[in-house]
Amino acid sequence: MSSVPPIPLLEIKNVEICYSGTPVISELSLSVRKGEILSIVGESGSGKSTLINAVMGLLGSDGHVSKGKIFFKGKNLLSLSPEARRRTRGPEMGMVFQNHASSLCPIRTIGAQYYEAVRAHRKINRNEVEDMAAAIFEGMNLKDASRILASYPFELSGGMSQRVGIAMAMLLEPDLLLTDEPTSALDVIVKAMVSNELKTLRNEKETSIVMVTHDIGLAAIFSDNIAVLNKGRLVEYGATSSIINDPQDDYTRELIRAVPRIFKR
Ligand SMILES: Nc1ncnc2c1ncn2[C@@H]1O[C@H](COP(=O)(O)OP(=O)(O)OP(=O)(O)O)[C@@H](O)[C@H]1O
Repeated sequence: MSSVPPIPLLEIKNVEICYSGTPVISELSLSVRKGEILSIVGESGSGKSTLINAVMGLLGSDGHVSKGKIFFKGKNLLSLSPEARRRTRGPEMGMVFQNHASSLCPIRTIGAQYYEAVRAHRKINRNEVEDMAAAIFEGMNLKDASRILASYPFELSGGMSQRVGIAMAMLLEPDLLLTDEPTSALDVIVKAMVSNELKTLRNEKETSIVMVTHDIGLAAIFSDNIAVLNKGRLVEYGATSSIINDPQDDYTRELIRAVPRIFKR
């Protein structure tokens, strides 16, 4: 008897998403298995952020999933109460926003906010949380952990606060980590370090990661699968090697041609 494949951790089925009644995502289906890294690429306005905000339940008052289903661990998220959805955020599903600083409390230190976030989900003391944070910082080239932990968000540069945001999401060790342009404010070397740190998280904890990016070069080296969005539709979706080496869609070819230094096509 053949074994039944495990259900995907995340399964998006035939989804349409509207803002104020106008669709910006149509007929979109994809899935993410445990421990998989999926990159969602596409140009500005193609709907990448909308899609991951819909998974998180953070579309705002104008946004609405008007068709389809989003299953997480086999449960349709769209049928959960707002409270049940809120409970999934953090320990089960973490998100790193493009502008992470704006989601931190401006008048409390990074260390206090880390401790509170982790403590809300498990019994742990502040030193343990700060030690874990320092180890993650080190992997992302954030030096002087104690100074950062004692800082307020406004005291950090853009690149530092982006890494502080990634560390916050990693500390909670979610099953699924959604990241929106996680490395956009970082230079090339730090970008590589952050990508490696995220990969380590996947390798050690089997965290599934969905990364939204404009950068198909980063997607090529970082992900198992790539989904290409164009004007709210999925135009290409599959294993990274086949998308990069044998793109079927004109739009994907164009994206790949735009990074000739990496692919030398
Ligand atoms: N709150 C909103 N209200 C109305 N329309 C919105 C809202 N947020 C996004 N949109 C529209 O939805 C479409 C998809 O936007 P989205 O931000 O998801 O694209 P994106 O691919 O993430 O772009 P970028 O790479 O620039 O972040 C765009 O046409 C955008 O103008």
